[in-house]
Amino acid sequence: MTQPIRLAISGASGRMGRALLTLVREDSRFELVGALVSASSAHNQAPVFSDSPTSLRYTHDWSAMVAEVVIDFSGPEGLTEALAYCTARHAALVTGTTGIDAALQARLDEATRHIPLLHAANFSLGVAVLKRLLREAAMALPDWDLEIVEAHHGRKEDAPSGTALALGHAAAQARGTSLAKDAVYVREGRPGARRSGSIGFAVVRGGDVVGEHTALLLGQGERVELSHRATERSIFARGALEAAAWLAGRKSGGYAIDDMLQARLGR
Ligand SMILES: NC(=O)C1=CN([C@@H]2O[C@H](COP(=O)(O)OP(=O)(O)OC[C@H]3O[C@@H](n4cnc5c(N)ncnc54)[C@H](OP(=O)(O)O)[C@@H]3O)[C@@H](O)[C@H]2O)C=CC1
Ligand SMILES: O=C(O)C1=N[C@H](C(=O)O)C[C@H](O)C1
Repeated sequence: MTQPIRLAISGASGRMGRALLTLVREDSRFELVGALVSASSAHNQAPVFSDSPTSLRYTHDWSAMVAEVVIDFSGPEGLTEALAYCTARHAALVTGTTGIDAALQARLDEATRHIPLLHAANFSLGVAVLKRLLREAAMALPDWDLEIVEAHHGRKEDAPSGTALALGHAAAQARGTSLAKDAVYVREGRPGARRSGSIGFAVVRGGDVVGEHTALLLGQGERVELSHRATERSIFARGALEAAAWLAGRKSGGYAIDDMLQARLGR
C-alpha cells in the first residue's frame, strides 16, 4: 500500500484554507502534517479539528514540520514563507495566491530550478476551458474590442483578480501582444475614445460573490460574451488537491494547470 502524501496548508485559517481542510480530512491520499497561519493570527495554536482525535494545531512555526507538498492560499507574505520552506526542504509547492508582484514572481521562477512548483490563478476546470475558448475567440476576431469584467466578494485584497489577468494575458498572447503594452486598468474623468487593440479591465467587489469572470468581445452590431461563474469555493480546493497529488514526486520545474489537465482537455 502506498503511503499518504505528507501535506501542509499555508493560509489554513482563511476562506480557501478552511475549504481545503474540509476536503483533506476525507481524502486518504493525504496526511495533513501542518496548518500554517500568520505570526499574528488569532488562530495560532488553536486546534485544527476540535471534533477529531488528531492533536494538530494551527501554527506559524514551519521548522518542525516535514511535508512533501505545501498548498498555499494565503497572500504574498505567506507565499514567501511557503517558498522558503519548500526550497530549503525540497518540498513541492502548489500555490493559488494572487496579487503577486514582479519581485515575488521572479523568486517563484527561480525556485522552479530547485523544486516542482505549480502556480495557478484559478484551479477550476471551467476557467481552464474558458481560457482556451478566449484564446480561440481573440485570434478569430482580432479587430474586436476586448474587455474583461470580474466580480468577487468584498474581502478580496487584489485587483484585477489573478484570473482576469491570466485571461487577459492569454488573449494578448493569442493576438501577438502583451498586457504590458495594451492593458487599460483604469478609466476615469475623460480618458478619451477607446484605443484600438487595448484590453480593458473592470472590477466589481461586494457581498459573498465567490468569483465571476466575463470576457467581452465587442464588434460592430454583434458581440461574444464568454463567462464563468464559481458558486462554491470547494471547486478551487478540489483542483488544488488534485494538483498536489499530481505534483508530489515530480522533478523540479514550473508547472501550469494545463499540464495537469492535458489528458482531460486534450491539446
Ligand atoms: N487560484 C485560485 O483558484 C484561488 C485563489 N485565491 C487566492 O488565494 C489567496 C487567499 O484567498 P482567501 O482564502 O479568500 O483569503 P483569506 O484572507 O480568507 O485567507 C488568507 C489567510 O492567509 C493567512 N495568512 C496571512 N499571512 C500568512 C502567513 N505569513 N502565513 C500563513 N498564513 C497567512 C491569513 O490568516 P491568519 O492571519 O489567521 O493566518 C488569512 O486569513 C488570495 O490571494 C486569493 O486571491 C482564492 C481562491 C481561489
Ligand atoms: O480571492 C478570491 O476569492 C479568488 N481569487 C482568484 C483570483 O484572483 O482570480 C480566483 C477566484 O476567482 C477566487
